[in-house]
Parts: sequence; structure tokens; C-alpha cells
Amino acid sequence: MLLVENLRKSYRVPGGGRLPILDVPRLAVDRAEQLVIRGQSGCGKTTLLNTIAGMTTADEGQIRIGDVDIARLPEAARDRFRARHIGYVFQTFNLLPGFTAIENVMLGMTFTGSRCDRVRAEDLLERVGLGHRLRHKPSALSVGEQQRVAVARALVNKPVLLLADEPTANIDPGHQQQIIDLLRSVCETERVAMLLVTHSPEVSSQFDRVEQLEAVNRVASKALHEAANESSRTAQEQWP
Ligand SMILES: Nc1ncnc2c1ncn2[C@@H]1O[C@H](COP(=O)(O)OP(=O)(O)OP(=O)(O)O)[C@@H](O)[C@H]1O
Repeated sequence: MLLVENLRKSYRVPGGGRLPILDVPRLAVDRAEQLVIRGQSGCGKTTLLNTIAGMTTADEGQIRIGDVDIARLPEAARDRFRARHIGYVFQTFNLLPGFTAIENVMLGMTFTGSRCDRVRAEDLLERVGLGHRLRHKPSALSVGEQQRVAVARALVNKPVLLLADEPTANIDPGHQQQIIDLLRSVCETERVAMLLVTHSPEVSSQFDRVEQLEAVNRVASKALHEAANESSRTAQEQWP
């Protein structure tokens, strides 16, 4: 379902040159498979998810989701493809504060160009245990409830792939398991593949498949970071 091959990604650094972040020879994920991506802070886990989602572009390599290589699509087509086929749950939920729970979920549908399906949005909010909170705005919801709305929003377009970037990082320990259980059960029943980034050993121990992402070329990265810092120091010193 997802096939990443020979993926390389770097960022431009202020002092010139590029900072290599990702070098992933192969990552294959089956339909409805659930796996955890682990790795030390800064090794590129978020960058990997963002690249798979087409929110940032790869330097080289392919990212096939079904028959489509998202890395080769032009930006507008990538955005449309993401809206239709990929769900994303962020650490910080990213709900719109002026909209109710149901509106936040339905907003996820507006980018696909298809008709907004209120019944589907209500059904998902029901399934995440928020059927009685449809008209509450994020400020009137607990942190765990906000993340449950974000889960419903990520799944509303029936994606084939759900990307979850440390979805429990801002949730109190008592409710973290609830979010993980929710993600897993909805993905299972809807046959959605899930890539979950987590630092938590308790969470990763629950998954059959855990992939370790290694930091790329750390010596070169360190040298480039230092060059970038040196360049920004020099720029600051030259500022009148
Ligand atoms: N837009 C950007 N421009 C330049 N460098 C970036 C950019 N975004 C991220 N980086 C750098 O890329 C590296 C990987 O960042 P990323 O957020 O993917 O790591 P991570 O593994 O998710 O880290 P963490 O576990 O701490 O969240 C970091 O060194 C970061 O500073």
C-alpha cells in the first residue's frame, strides 16, 4: 500500500550547503498494517511523515501510495491527494478554535472537493466517544477530547494511510492509552494503515512492528549545523 524507496531528504542550511536528514532505502507498509517509527530526537521522524504526506518534498526517491508516486506530483495535485487519501494526527491537534467539534471534523472534507458528509462526521465523533460534544468548541473540550476530535478529523475522508506524530505527547498519562486504543481500533475497522511516531516504550511495545529510524551522516550533519551557527553568529555581529 505504501512503498518508500531510496528516499533522501535534506534541508538547506543558512551558511550554505544542505543538511542531510533522511536516507531510507526501503519502507513497505501493507494495507491496514500498523507500525511504530522510533528514533532519537532530531533523527527525522517528523520529516519522514511530512515527506510521505507530501507536505515537504524529497530530494530523491519514490513514495508510492497505491499506484501514485506522491513525490512526483506537482504541489496542487499533492495537496489534493493528501486531502483525499492521507489522514494526519499532530502532537498539537491543530483544531481551529472558532469552530465546533463537528465543524472541525467536517472542515477536513471541504478540501477533497466532494460533498460534506455530516452523517459520517457525526458517526466518527460518536465512535471516538464525543457524540454528546458535537457543538463544543475546542476551548470547551478537555485536551484528550480535543485529540479525539483530531483523530475523527484525520479519518473522516476514509484515508488509506494515517500518519500520527506523537499523538499522545500532550495528553496526560491517564488518557494516553485511550488515544492509542482509539487510533488502533478505528484504523483496524476502517482498514487504514497507520504509521505512528512515538518516544514511548510502553506504546511501541504494543505494536508487532517497530522500525528504528537512524540519524543520517551525523558527522557531516554536525559540521553543517556548526557552519550554520557560525554563519548566523557572524551575521548578528555584523548587524549595526
Ligand atoms: N524546515 C527545516 N529547515 C531546516 N532544518 C530542519 C527543518 N525542519 C527540521 N529540521 C531539522 O531536521 C532534523 C530532523 O527534524 P525532525 O523534526 O524531523 O526530527 P524528529 O526525529 O521528529 O525529532 P523529535 O523526536 O525531537 O520530534 C532536526 O535536526 C531539525 O532541526
